Amino acid sequence: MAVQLPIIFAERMKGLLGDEFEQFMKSYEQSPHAGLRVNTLKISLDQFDELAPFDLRPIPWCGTGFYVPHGVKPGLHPYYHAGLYYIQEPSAMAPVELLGVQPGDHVLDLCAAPGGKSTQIAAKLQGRGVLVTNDIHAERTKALAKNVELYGVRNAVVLNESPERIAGAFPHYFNKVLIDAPCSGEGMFRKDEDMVKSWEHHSVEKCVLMQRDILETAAKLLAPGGTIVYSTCTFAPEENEAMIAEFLNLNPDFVVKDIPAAAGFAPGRPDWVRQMLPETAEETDTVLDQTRGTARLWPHLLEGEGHYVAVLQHRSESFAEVSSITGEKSEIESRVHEDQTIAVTQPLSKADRKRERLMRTESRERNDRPARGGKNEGRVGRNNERDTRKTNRGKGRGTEQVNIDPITVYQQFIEDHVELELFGETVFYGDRVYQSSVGAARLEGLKVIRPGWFMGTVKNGRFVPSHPLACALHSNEAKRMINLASANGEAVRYLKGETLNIEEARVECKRDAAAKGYALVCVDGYALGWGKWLDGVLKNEYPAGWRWTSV
Ligand SMILES: C[S@@+](CC[C@H](N)C(=O)[O-])C[C@H]1O[C@@H](n2cnc3c(N)ncnc32)[C@H](O)[C@@H]1O
Repeated sequence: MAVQLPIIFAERMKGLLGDEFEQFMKSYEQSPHAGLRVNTLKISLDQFDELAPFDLRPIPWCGTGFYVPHGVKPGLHPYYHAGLYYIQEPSAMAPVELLGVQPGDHVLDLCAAPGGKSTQIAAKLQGRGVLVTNDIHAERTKALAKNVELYGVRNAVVLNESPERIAGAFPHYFNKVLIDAPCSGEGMFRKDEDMVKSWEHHSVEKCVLMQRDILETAAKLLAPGGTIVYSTCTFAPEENEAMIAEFLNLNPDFVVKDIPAAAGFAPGRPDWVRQMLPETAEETDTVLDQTRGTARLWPHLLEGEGHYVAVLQHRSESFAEVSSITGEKSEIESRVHEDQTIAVTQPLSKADRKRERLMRTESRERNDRPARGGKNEGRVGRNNERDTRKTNRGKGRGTEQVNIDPITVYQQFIEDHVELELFGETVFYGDRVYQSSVGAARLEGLKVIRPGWFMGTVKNGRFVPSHPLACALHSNEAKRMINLASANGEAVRYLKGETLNIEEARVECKRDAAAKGYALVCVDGYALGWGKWLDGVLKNEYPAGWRWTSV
């Protein structure tokens, strides 16, 4: 049955669309299109093509996006739990494609929860550069952090902050900023009927106020020559072309980069703003024409829901044309990125690691500041009282008092269990260890949900690896690996939290590793989580809160 649209909305759209209105209304009689995006951080498109359990049809504007046939439930497959794909509405894939992210970029996703676009950005970064992903609503950052972890993102920082406070800590730091703005959601009426109900609460006027603030702050976060992509999932011109024109008017060093009218994208409608806002200031009127180069995604013109996208380019540098949907960079931009990458995420050599270990130990001794509010917040370094701990080193040797440097414990585990070049800065928040692509100093005073890739916890002189560490590993990076098949139900049993009997011959060990101990558990070669193998039994380390609950 077709969606019941709010009368005021339908009347407004009739006035705007004129002859096209009938076709627009017909689109509400069709089911919404479902899509998934292959997570190329974990699997290549060719590999996915070989093992895809469903028929997939490409989405024209996203190279890694595919339509999912009606009735197929991609969330009910172990590959979903391995983070091999993200289930995403097809039109929602367009903004990140237009941001033109390249490995090494510094990218900010300002309004990010639950993280669809952040995981798309992360796949484009391929582990290089920085992704800061933020949402102002604390509750929503839980899903954001979980998605960042499930999809194996190593170089992300997750924040729960206001854009203003982020601008204080990261002034002009990012060369790409995504604003997937809170909006009145008119483009989602077909997909989610609750959006119809909540439409009145998210009035256009309220949304405009939020969007104006967020856009203005984004300019303070952007590096010279950088790009902002602004997107909404609404049709209201006040939240789209009018918002962009107002921004251009106040920020003359930005221009709209034209989005090619390919793949069913329709041009922006400055004429609607002129019609609706006859009192538009003269200055705004002169920049309004640029908004023709923004894009509208209409449910009656392409296979997707309603969206709006604008690419705003800061013009202090020579920059590339947004010449294709995927975007290309100028030589200047490339050089800037390479330099930034070296400064931020250069892998540590053995000598560097030793130096860092010494520095961290010193900093721990100096640094005994209390954590600042918020359960996930913390500090770099650890309480001195915890540095001296008791360990029982083997039977018969008794209990001895030894100093165990948590960094050493951590690095020893990494050396014994994985083949990995650690990047960025090792950061301790309480007893939790992270590898951070931005480092702790810059995050001081912010509400940090994840300062980086969560590696594990140092407890009683032992390192307990985290689930996110396993999620982001490739099977060839683990020294001990157990592969389960998706076809015979074994992987689902693991995901349900069951203990499995696994004979020793199935524990794939590298070089000097023995079968006993932490093993990376995979489905058809792709990481699911940890297990602890001993004498033919695989103890399940899959987190209870993540378990497969469907029958
Ligand atoms: C359209 S949703 C984002 C969807 C997300 N980009 C994705 O692809 O999964 C907009 C988000 O903006 C957040 N938000 C609202 N006001 C904000 C603000 N002032 N600063 C940052 N985030 C905000 C909301 O909590 C909401 O999660």
